Amino acid sequence: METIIVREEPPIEWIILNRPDKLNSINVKMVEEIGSALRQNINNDKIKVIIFTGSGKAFSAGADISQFKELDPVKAWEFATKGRELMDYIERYPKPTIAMINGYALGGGLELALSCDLRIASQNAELGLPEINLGIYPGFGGTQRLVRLIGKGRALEIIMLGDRIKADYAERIGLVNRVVESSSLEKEVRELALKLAEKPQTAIRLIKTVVNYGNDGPILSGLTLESLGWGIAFATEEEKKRVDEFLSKRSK
Ligand SMILES: C=C(C)C(=O)SCCNC(=O)CCNC(=O)[C@H](O)C(C)(C)COP(=O)(O)OP(=O)(O)OC[C@H]1O[C@@H](n2cnc3c(N)ncnc32)[C@H](O)[C@@H]1OP(=O)(O)O
Repeated sequence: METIIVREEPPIEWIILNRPDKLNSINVKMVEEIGSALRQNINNDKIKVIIFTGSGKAFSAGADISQFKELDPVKAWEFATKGRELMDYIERYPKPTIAMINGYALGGGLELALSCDLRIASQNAELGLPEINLGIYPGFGGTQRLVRLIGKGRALEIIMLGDRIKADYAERIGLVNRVVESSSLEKEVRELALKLAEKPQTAIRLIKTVVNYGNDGPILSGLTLESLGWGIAFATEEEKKRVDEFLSKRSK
């Protein structure tokens, strides 16, 4: 891989964006390589959680602006589609995903983090969607995912002003799940990943499916999907084992 480092540390797979001298900005090659790393382990049961992070001082400063000069409107559309489809794939990936935000998470970098299930930021992280300052707007799903995550008013403020926000404020508005000291970021994220890896994996996968596919349409469709998935969880050995364990402890 040219633009990322993939570190398999079962049950964790680390995907480390690795263009530190360009603040891990996302070019076409990186989009392709992240997609291929994810496809590679989709059926590998030893890998239970994916952690995205960046090398150096940034998570990612967004799409690679140096490629923008070559883009005519059709190529720009194609580039945005390619990036956005990767984010869609990450969001719907059957294993839990965590963005370990170790520094700047801007533009497409924040959009990548928004596609993950959980976002943990270091205290010195700065987040934002600064595309407006280039005369454009977020193109990897940010206009949709940010609104759904933190609500329209705050999302519009972030997208229209393009300011960078500090990690503590990001936590207050629900943009990140948690902020931790920079020195303990990796340790805390690893612990969180290991905790997720201990959970029943089919139920985790069902949760992701029901939450991701159930929230975009009419509520009755989402609720129906919830019931269906709930029923399917009863087909798993994990459910039988864990319910038996719970009941047998109490009948003693
Ligand atoms: C999905 C979409 C549409 C998008 O993401 S559009 C892009 C949105 N992102 C941005 O606008 C952020 C652009 N970057 C910045 O504003 C500044 O780099 C920051 C993040 C504030 C950091 O500033 P500094 O610490 O002063 O670092 P700076 O010197 O700017 O960056 C270091 C290197 O990374 C490069 N770099 C930073 N962000 C980049 C980006 N998004 N694309 C390409 N190169 C980038 C920068 O050009 C410089 O390279 P070089 O040393 O060869 O000149």
